[in-house]
Amino acid sequence: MADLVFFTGTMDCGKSTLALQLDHNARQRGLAGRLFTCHDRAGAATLSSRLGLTVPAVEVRPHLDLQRYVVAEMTSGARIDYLICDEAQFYSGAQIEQLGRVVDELSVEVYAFGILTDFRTRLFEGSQRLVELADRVESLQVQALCWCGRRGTHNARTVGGVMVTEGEQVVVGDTDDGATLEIGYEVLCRRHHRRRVTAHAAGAGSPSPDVLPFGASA
Ligand SMILES: Nc1ncnc2c1ncn2[C@@H]1O[C@H](COP(=O)(O)OP(=O)(O)O)[C@@H](O)[C@H]1O
Ligand SMILES: Cc1cn([C@H]2C[C@H](O)[C@@H](COP(=O)(O)O)O2)c(=O)[nH]c1=O
Repeated sequence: MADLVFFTGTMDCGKSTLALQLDHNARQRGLAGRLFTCHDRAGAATLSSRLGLTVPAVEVRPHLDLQRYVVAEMTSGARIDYLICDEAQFYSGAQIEQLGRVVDELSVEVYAFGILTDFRTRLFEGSQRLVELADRVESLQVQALCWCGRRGTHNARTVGGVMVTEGEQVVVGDTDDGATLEIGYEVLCRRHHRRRVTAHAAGAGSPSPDVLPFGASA
């Protein structure tokens, strides 16, 4: 029986890398899959990992019906054993429901990857529907760390290294860009997210035992 599996974690914890590994291993065993993505940092119709691998993928645009796409492919004679769906937080709730039908009606495995919450700690629509519908939700083993050394659990949006709490929900960006570019992201522990203490604000370059436990100011 096929499953709908949601692999989730913060930004920069290895989701896209795992997506590409699962695809590679399945193809090596003769299985046939399709890759989907949405608003990847590397550009449209691209699935990229920070480890350097970039492969073509179908861009999930707002009106793409994922179930009809798979049915059309199969009807034209293509074999599809699995789907890899990266950046699934950006898919609509309806598109996640289509993925559920792909699993149940077409017996195709679906592996979805995405962050759960936005820079304001609110669930993305696609992630919420995945948590509601998935057969399994798996948290990635590799954890991004907060500057203080604790487990990073929340995605902060930064402008010049300073955390912001206003803005559009979707702004494509990277975790390296915080101090240099206009908008970037930084993974923080809940406490530092709540207090809006980024590495820049704390004057911290890298995790140090000196900053643990949390002091009164941070
Ligand atoms: N130079 C590097 N050497 C080893 N691992 C790296 C390097 N750069 C990035 N990584 C790994 O890649 C992970 C990010 O992978 P990626 O798949 O792009 O994350 P995600 O899709 O979750 O945002 C980091 O957590 C880190 O483990
Ligand atoms: C928190 C947050 C993130 N985003 C964007 C930034 C990146 O382009 C992706 C996440 O990609 P990753 O492979 O998991 O690093 O999401 C956003 O648009 N809004 C947010 O609040």
